[in-house]
Amino acid sequence: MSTSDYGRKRSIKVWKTMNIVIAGTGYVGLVTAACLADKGYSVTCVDVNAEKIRLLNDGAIPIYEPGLEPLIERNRARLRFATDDKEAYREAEVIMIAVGTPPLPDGSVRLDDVWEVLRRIALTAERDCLVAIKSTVPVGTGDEAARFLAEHARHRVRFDVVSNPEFLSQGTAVRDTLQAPRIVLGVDSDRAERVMKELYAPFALPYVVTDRKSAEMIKYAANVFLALKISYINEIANVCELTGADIEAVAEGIGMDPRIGRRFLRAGVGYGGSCLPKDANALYALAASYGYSLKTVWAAIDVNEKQKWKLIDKARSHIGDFRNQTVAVLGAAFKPGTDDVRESPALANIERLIAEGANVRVWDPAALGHVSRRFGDAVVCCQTIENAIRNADVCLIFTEWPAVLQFDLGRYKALMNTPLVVDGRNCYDVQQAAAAGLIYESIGRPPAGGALGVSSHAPVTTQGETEGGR
Ligand SMILES: NC(=O)c1ccc[n+]([C@@H]2O[C@H](COP(=O)([O-])OP(=O)(O)OC[C@H]3O[C@@H](n4cnc5c(N)ncnc54)[C@H](O)[C@@H]3O)[C@@H](O)[C@H]2O)c1
Ligand SMILES: O=c1ccn([C@@H]2O[C@H](COP(=O)(O)OP(=O)(O)O[C@H]3O[C@H](CO)[C@@H](O)[C@H](O)[C@H]3O)[C@@H](O)[C@H]2O)c(=O)[nH]1
Repeated sequence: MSTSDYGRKRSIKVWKTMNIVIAGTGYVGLVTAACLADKGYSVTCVDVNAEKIRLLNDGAIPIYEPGLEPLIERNRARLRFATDDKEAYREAEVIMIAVGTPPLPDGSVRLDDVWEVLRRIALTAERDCLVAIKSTVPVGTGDEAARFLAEHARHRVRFDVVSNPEFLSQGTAVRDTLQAPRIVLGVDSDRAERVMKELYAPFALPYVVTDRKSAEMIKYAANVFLALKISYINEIANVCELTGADIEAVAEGIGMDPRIGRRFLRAGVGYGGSCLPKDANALYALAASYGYSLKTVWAAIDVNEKQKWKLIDKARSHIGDFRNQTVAVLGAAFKPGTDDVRESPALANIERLIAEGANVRVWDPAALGHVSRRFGDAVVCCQTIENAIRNADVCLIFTEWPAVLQFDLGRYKALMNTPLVVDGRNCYDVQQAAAAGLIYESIGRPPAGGALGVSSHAPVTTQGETEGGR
């Protein structure tokens, strides 16, 4: 097996006829199905959630993901949505598992849905079949799945199990799938490698071919590296606040070093989403189950937990306590470009603000439905930024949606009771915010006109001289 090579376009005849089924029509399953259909495949998507399937069959898209709707629309003839997985699995040649693997309280993940799909495949499949696990699963799960299918197959069929982790990001999922930097294939047979390469040939992307355990570890190691990078820059931002350095300049300066890279160096209120927090905890728990303490990962998790309260802490230093204060929250989704609020720092903060007696007004262009389902009458959901900030005592920014980035700064001053804006994503230029009359706090940047403050280690300046300089 090669460790790395490039997919080549094969004859359309071969790949168009492959019978593909995807289990789970969430962010990963639906985007994968749409992209495969766009390459000419016919794909059956199965989900236990009958409402999702009904919506999809009615022409609606159950999630907000830019570019997904037109992709599904133009490939509708090649996409089938069903709840009857047995019928789908019976004749499938490739089954991709893309069901959820949510976190458990001890940091490990719940694999019930993955095992349920495997059980149903074992009972139903009537022809040789390749099972590709796209869900993020602990190292060793693919090997267990292969043993399980071999032992429990009801019919005389051969199963090949492949670990095929997914690396798409929400908000850019379609592009990430069509132009992925690599496709990781964890295989234990030449046949599995050949079928997967045939499947992905129309994408013409680089492959990393390895064993199943290494493929599973690549997924965790990649995500947790990103979590470490974010926690590191957030800690540097905290030290910038103490020393008077500017995190934006620092991130630019270190990011220009190609060994470090500019991406994932945006300081803020910490990472959220359904993956980075879950996967950092899961990798820590996995190592711990072998008696190994992953100290760097623990530190990243700990820093992230503290970072998410930064805005409330900063606001408190201006307004004291939140009782009866009107707080505008801009952004509920864990990042722009998605309606997903899983592990969003905004949600944890909204909960705390409500508990502390604040009147909370939330704006988000995609995730308000989740907010109102979660908090009901305890918050006011606003369709515009203006409505959220009108008469507010403080505005907290959690998500750098384009509408926030482009918002006229003068409107804060005009509409708020007190123009106190605490920005968790460094959306605005500090000098411009001050010029617009805002009391503006952000992450890791000195306020307009000078340093935030100096730590006890900094030299004290008197009449232009430095005492005890270093
Ligand atoms: N969301 C991402 O950006 C992303 C990216 C890469 C990897 N992942 C991983 O991919 C997996 C899926 O993530 P997601 O965000 O797409 O999840 P999701 O929760 O959006 O979707 C999972 C879907 O699986 C369905 N399902 C559950 N049990 C089923 C069964 N027995 N048969 C058929 N369908 C079933 C659910 O109803 C749901 O619609 C997770 O392991 C996640 O860690 C997610
Ligand atoms: O410089 C940065 C970059 C991101 N974030 C935050 O980190 C979180 C996660 O962002 P991102 O990684 O872009 O979103 P996800 O869609 O969760 O994607 C991650 O998780 C997926 C699921 O496993 C992987 O497939 C992707 O490769 C991986 O980037 C969000 O809250 C961001 O606001 C920062 O705070 N600073």
